Amino acid sequence: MITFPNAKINLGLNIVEKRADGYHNLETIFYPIHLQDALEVTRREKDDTPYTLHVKGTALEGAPEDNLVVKAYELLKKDHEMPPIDIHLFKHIPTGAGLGGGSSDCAFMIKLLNEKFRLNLSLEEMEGYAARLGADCAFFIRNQPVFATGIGNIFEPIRLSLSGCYLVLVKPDIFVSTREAFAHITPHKPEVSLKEIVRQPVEIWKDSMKNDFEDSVFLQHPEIAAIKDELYDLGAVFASMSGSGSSVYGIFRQPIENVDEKFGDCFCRQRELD
Ligand SMILES: C[C@](O)(CO)[C@H](O)COP(=O)(O)OP(=O)(O)OC[C@H]1O[C@@H](n2ccc(N)nc2=O)[C@H](O)[C@@H]1O
Ligand SMILES: Nc1ncnc2c1ncn2[C@@H]1O[C@H](COP(=O)(O)OP(=O)(O)OP(=O)(O)O)[C@@H](O)[C@H]1O
Repeated sequence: MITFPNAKINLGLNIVEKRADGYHNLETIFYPIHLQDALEVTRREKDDTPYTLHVKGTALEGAPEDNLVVKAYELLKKDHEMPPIDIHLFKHIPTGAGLGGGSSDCAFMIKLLNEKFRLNLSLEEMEGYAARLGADCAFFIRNQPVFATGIGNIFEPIRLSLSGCYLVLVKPDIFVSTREAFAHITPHKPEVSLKEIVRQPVEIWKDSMKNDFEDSVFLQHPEIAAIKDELYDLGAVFASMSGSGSSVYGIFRQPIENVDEKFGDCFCRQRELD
């Protein structure tokens, strides 16, 4: 069985308060985008090992047991009978990018195992398992635009469509540690709720929709700030860093010709938005 985990962007990201457990409560809008990995699971004939993991495409650090698709399998196996499996993962979503690539692979693995081995898990049960593996993971179970609070695992549906717009996504060769990015934040309540801002046309988001990570990340990596400026110079109606970075996206009303020539050797993709 094969599935295609997609990435997400954050439309606004406000870090509201630090929690006793060291995590932060935040307010953000998760928006799924058509940038995908590929994940295939087959039943392993031999029972010499519980799983094998084969990763192609963008190289990943860490041992197989650290991969979030393996963590998802091992977590479900604690409660459900499953045979040995072979896992093939093609990584296309850049890592350390603020795009939820690892989290998406994790959630799509849970959905794939549920279907393939008929575990009969509800959406809520799958969200519960996903939330135990990462703050961003639960969103990808339903994988619809949502207003998220808590650590990023409490969702309110929102009516938002960017259909007909074009997204330009640029990821420089800079790794931003999510943990470090949070350490530089002074939490605060936003003046205007993101739920109000997204009721307005995209053209007026620029002055009110903020990603609280930008100030500290841009100070440390001015090249990332320069990408956001370039996207506005190319005519973006709105541009922002996604998550804790390092990727930056611009929303355009028209597609940009030869956009990948504008950003040197950065990872650059243009997609029409749903
Ligand atoms: C910044 C976002 O990408 C916004 O979508 C997410 O909140 C990050 O989610 P994520 O990458 O899945 O984060 P995790 O891998 O769960 O956590 C990495 C580290 O980030 C910090 N972290 C993460 C999420 C959160 N709400 N508060 C935090 O303080 C914690 O130190 C945590 O150890
Ligand atoms: N399947 C996977 N794909 C990508 N990264 C993975 C995976 N499994 C574990 N990781 C680890 O998770 C870290 C974060 O990965 P990535 O940034 O793609 O995911 P994320 O944390 O969900 O996204 P974000 O960048 O929004 O925080 C990577 O540096 C990598 O070491």
